[in-house]
Amino acid sequence: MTVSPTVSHAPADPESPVVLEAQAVSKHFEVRNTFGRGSTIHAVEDATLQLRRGQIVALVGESGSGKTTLARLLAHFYPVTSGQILLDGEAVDDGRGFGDRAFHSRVQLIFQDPFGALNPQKPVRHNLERALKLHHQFTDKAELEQRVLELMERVNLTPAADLVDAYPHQLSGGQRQRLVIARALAVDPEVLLADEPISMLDVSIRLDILNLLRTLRDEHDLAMLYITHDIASARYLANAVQVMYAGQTVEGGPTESVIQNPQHPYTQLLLESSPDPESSLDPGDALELGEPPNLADPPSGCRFHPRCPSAMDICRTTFPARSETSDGHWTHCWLHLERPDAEQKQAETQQT
Ligand SMILES: Nc1ncnc2c1ncn2[C@@H]1O[C@H](COP(=O)(O)OP(=O)(O)OP(=O)(O)O)[C@@H](O)[C@H]1O
Repeated sequence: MTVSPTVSHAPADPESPVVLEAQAVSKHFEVRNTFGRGSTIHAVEDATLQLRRGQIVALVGESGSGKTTLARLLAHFYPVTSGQILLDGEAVDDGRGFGDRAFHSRVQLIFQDPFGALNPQKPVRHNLERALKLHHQFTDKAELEQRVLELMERVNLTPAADLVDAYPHQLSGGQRQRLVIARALAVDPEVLLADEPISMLDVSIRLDILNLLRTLRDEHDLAMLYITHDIASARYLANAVQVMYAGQTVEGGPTESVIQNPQHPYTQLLLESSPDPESSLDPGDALELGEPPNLADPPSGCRFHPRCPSAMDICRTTFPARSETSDGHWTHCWLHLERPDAEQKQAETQQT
């Protein structure tokens, strides 16, 4: 996308309370091919992510790296294979069943395709009234109408009085995404999980939607997850960035720290291959990321090792623990850890 290269996000605030958290979660999908042969897709492996009040975390990584799956686990969309999801520090118990209304009145998920998320047969009014009535009691029709118009104003879906009777197909792409965001806000959530909310929109209106998300974060102290392939928009919007590769979270921390000083070889490759308006790199020089691994049979150890220019023996067998490289900036990489003796000696010999 073409956003202004100006970095306008606030710095990450590590003191802000954590609202929603994925703690060492994994998700494996059992699938069958057309010949009936079964396999297991290791979509997310041991991933941890924290969403803090009034902060936006951008989750970045190439296609198929598990970003949507992690967001859906956070949204209690389907059960975790292992690990847990915590809301205000309390484990969200999968045994209570999905669609738990109390949970979804606090955590809302926005998908990338606004059309698919709306009822196309019904006008804006109906789409919003339905969401409002799910979580609030209204005795007075006028009060409900007032709330619908207020929601539309909050997301700049205006003039509200004119658009309230429009059908989704009569709205522009940007207006439809505003409607989807308004519907998510109808329940007064504390957490918004936005899965590529601008990727299907015209380049000209992407910045408006990012600015809307930022205003909502600031005015309502929302904790937000922003999933994107686009580093420039992550840099524009997010307080913190977290990077996923093939289902594993490999690096995270304050946005500028991660982007200016990436620690993991995958993050370095991802940044070098992304067009950055501030970079001196010619777009023609952009690096190829290569092929991501098959998650039905992922590489052992660090899943990036087959593509990593610095891979060592231990990377092939053991996923590294998390190490903090600077304030709040962490990575899972053996280059930043003490290796077992023999490995360390071998690496030192190779360097001399
Ligand atoms: N319901 C499912 N059943 C089986 N496999 C799935 C399911 N959902 C996701 N996967 C697989 O899990 C892996 C991660 O997919 P996911 O959609 O989470 O990645 P992503 O990073 O969000 O990709 P993209 O950026 O393209 O949306 C992929 O290999 C995908 O095919």
